[in-house]
Amino acid sequence: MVTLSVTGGDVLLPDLTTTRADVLIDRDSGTILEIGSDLEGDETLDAEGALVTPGFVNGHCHTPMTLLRGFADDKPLDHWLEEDIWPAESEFTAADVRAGAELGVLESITSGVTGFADMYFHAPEIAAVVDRAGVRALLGHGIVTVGKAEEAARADAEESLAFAREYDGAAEGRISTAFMPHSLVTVGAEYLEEFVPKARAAGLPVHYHANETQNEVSPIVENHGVRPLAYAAERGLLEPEDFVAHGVHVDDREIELLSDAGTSVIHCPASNMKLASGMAPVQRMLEAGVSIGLGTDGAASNNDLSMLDEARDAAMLGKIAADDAGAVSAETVVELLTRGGARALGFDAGRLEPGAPADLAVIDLEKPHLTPSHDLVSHLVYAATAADVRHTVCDGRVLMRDRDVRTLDESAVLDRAETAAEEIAARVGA
Ligand SMILES: CSC[C@H]1O[C@@H](n2cnc3c(O)ncnc32)[C@H](O)[C@@H]1O
Ligand SMILES: [Zn+2]
Repeated sequence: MVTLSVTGGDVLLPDLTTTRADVLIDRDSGTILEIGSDLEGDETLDAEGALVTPGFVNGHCHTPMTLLRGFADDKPLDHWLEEDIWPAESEFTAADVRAGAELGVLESITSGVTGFADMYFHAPEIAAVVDRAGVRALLGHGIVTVGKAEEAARADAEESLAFAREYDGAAEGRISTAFMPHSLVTVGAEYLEEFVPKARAAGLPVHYHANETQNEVSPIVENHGVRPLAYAAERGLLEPEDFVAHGVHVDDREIELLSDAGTSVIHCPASNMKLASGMAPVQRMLEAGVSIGLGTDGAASNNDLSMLDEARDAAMLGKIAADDAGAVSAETVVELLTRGGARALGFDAGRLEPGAPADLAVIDLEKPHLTPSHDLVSHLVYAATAADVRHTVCDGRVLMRDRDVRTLDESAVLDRAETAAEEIAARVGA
């Protein structure tokens, strides 16, 4: 057995208390062996003056959209997608998706993310990046059928199913998959009715955008006579293993449906603010027993992939939405950032204890904005930033040591992304 010891830090335990301890990891199995004093490993990672926390889980992302960061801002969702994003994405090649995914995964590792969910096209390219970079990911091919002829629409749904079947368990089990209709308004009912049972037969969860804007709710009510999540439940899209992105415009009955079904919601506060989509009723959903994780959404609507930013935004916006400074507390947000996201994605991670996957981030506390250290949970949510992440470990492997990413060549990734993004902008005539 080869071991790694993360030494001298304050370790964030599952009950959200911290203790000064070492974390001993079995690198072969990728799990935590012990948390305690004076634990020597074959290799050491210095956590003096730092907080050792479970790795952050980004529950909803489109990593290749890093290539469109700053490409189109300050528009609402429909206009942004239809006028700017979809025309640009229609120019993406498989190599572009790979370059964007490399950039997104690089940024994720540098900000302490050890696991994420991704919906995009050319998904095998993203899987290749995840495999190489050493992170954990739940991946899927996003389906859009509106505006397509039947043959092309069915091919898109078939591709989502085929990708999910083929890649589930890839990268030594670090990749899992889901069937991913883009949303309840961009995929026709006939395709959901035909393909969701096939996904279930393959044992796959389903992930989709739901109730993000009011413009997504009204057409379903008008055409089907029920609100979106009732429509989803009627078509078998609200199961305990499923997770929906956004969940902004949900009424009390839909919150009850989510809670009863055990379907998770991935709250994306930055994207919801930037696109002015609205404020998700996070505190009400939590009180109703809905399982919640956090997500950045794509870098073009955020505009970064830092989950620490997302945590701060979730706490701040949760209070405004509830008109209550006590709502969506720091403790609650840390749960969403780690365990909540892991639960939503079916990862057995998000906690530091013996037997758990060794997915963790080490946050440097010796910084002016993290001094004094009254409350490290408070610091994690309200004061820490991505730049404070010192090391990132996933599955027992050191992905970043002292801010040096070991699994990706940072300058080559930046060069490839810059070139790909310039060429896309030129092709689209921007
Ligand atoms: C078909 S692959 C995924 C698809 O989703 C688009 N997208 C990015 N951000 C959002 C969002 O906030 N709501 C809905 N769709 C979004 C992305 O551009 C891809 O085309
Ligand atoms: Zn999204």
